[in-house]
Amino acid sequence: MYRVLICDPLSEEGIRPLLDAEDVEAVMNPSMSYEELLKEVSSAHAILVRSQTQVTREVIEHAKELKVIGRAGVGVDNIDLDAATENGVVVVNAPDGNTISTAEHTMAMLMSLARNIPQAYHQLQNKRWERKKFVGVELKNKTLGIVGFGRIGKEVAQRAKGHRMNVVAFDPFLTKEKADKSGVSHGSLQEVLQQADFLTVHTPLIEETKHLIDREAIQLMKPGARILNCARGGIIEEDALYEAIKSGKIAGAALDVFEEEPATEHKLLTLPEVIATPHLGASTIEAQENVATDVSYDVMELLRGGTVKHPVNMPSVSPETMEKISPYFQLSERLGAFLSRVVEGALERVNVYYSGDLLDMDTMPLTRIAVKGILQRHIGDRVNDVNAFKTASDKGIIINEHKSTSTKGFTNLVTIEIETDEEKRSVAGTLLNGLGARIVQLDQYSIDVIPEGHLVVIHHRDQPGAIGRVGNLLADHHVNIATMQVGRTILGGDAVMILTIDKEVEAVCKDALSQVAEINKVQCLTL
Ligand SMILES: NC(=O)c1ccc[n+]([C@@H]2O[C@H](COP(=O)([O-])OP(=O)(O)OC[C@H]3O[C@@H](n4cnc5c(N)ncnc54)[C@H](O)[C@@H]3O)[C@@H](O)[C@H]2O)c1
Ligand SMILES: O=C(O)CC[C@@H](O)C(=O)O
Repeated sequence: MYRVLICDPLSEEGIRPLLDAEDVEAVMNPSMSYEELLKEVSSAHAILVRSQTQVTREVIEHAKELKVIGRAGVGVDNIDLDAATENGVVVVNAPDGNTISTAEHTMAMLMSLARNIPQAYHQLQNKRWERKKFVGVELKNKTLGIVGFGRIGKEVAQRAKGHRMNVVAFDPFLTKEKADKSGVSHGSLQEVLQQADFLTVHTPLIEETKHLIDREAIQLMKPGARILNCARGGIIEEDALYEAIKSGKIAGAALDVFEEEPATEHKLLTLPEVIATPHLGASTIEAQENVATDVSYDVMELLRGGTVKHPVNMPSVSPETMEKISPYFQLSERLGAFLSRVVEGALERVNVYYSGDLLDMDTMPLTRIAVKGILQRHIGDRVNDVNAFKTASDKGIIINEHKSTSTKGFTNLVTIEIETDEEKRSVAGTLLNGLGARIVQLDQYSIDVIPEGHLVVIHHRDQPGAIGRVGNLLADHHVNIATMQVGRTILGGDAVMILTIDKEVEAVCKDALSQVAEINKVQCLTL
């Protein structure tokens, strides 16, 4: 008998097959406190949640029988994925079921924002017949800027076009060609910010999107523009939004999500220009039924040893293959992560080449892990080695694996090449016996870099003094250099400098480096 805890309110209709299953004992408590959860979880085989319940490391470590955590929805930011993976607990989600509801909610917020509907209704409730105060704006011919053109972003675009809005979108995976196919304009983040009368964000909340819309970004927007967030609190910097509305730069905002939820006392809610809902994007009968059905199907499949449709963290390599290739896992993932952070433009194609000792091995799992490393920059923990290929193909990215006889003198070599709509870049790495992973080539430059920690990649002209100026500038900003590698092909030509440093480089230091005469480009990343 499998003991399944249902911790958040889930559609009973959707989970009916699970409730009726003879091999399941369901414990339903939609408002389970954290303390109750810690107690109940000790004998549970599965937990089902929405976004409310925090499945922390402590919860997972208390759950000695736990096999699976089911998230009825998309975002898995309320689940400690590392702890789940470390403890062999599979996390499954339901990424498709609430797309339409959330897109429709965004449109409802867009229209309410344009026409001040919540504010006017509130006045009427207070017996005030105000008409002058609530003059709105039309949507027709206005520009909707969409940041994050995934499932929900695309659905919002279609609906906005129905209102005869101009739609301009930015997504790291959106090429001009794909944008044309969807009937929207393609822009950089800066262009989207500059053109939008209404800006809506539909990205996950990951390191790269945290405060993506900050003071600087808002500064680029048109005076009187309006902002919507029906994705995740934290993508828009709340203090910056508050100040921008107070100053009149931004005319209003519609928020379904907040950095900390529940958010009943939030200062943004004191502004009459702000309309808000308590994280209701997915709260429709249909969406709740869809996500509950999808997630309970996967949970039951997993408990009974079947195949799941939406794994978030499940390892997928057989023990035999694992033994041979596991030493290369970290190398492949780090090479992918490194290259994805230095390449510019929207990803179109990934080629992975294996040579030397890797020629005779089943390297597909390594390619999957490399692709995961590449996609994680923009997708976060929702991409894993199980769904990496599917995620790439959903985004129209072509993945190819090749075996090559060119080892460049190394006993094993993994080379990843990325083509975007702007450039083609490559990185190669090897596993040195007893010394671990090394990056040995970036594009045409030979180097020797450990792919971990904080890195600074500088493209510069090979001229006397360039290295010294970088060292001095980093010292001025109290950044200690651990290692430095310089690669060049001809004396006095283009060169690359890769530094490993002891702490993250702040924006002001990066700007100062970019201004050094010999330097063309500075990229800072953490692996
Ligand atoms: N309000 C709600 O109740 C509710 C309901 C469902 C989903 N959501 C949230 O909505 C968001 C989008 O969900 P989805 O199903 O469309 O996800 P998705 O994965 O289909 O799309 C997200 C898109 O964001 C893009 N992206 C990543 N980093 C970016 C960046 N720096 N700039 C621009 N784009 C970037 C990705 O490439 C991807 O295409 C998620 O945060 C999800 O948790 C909220
Ligand atoms: O459970 C909910 O209602 C929110 C779900 C939503 O935020 C998601 O990420 O799927």
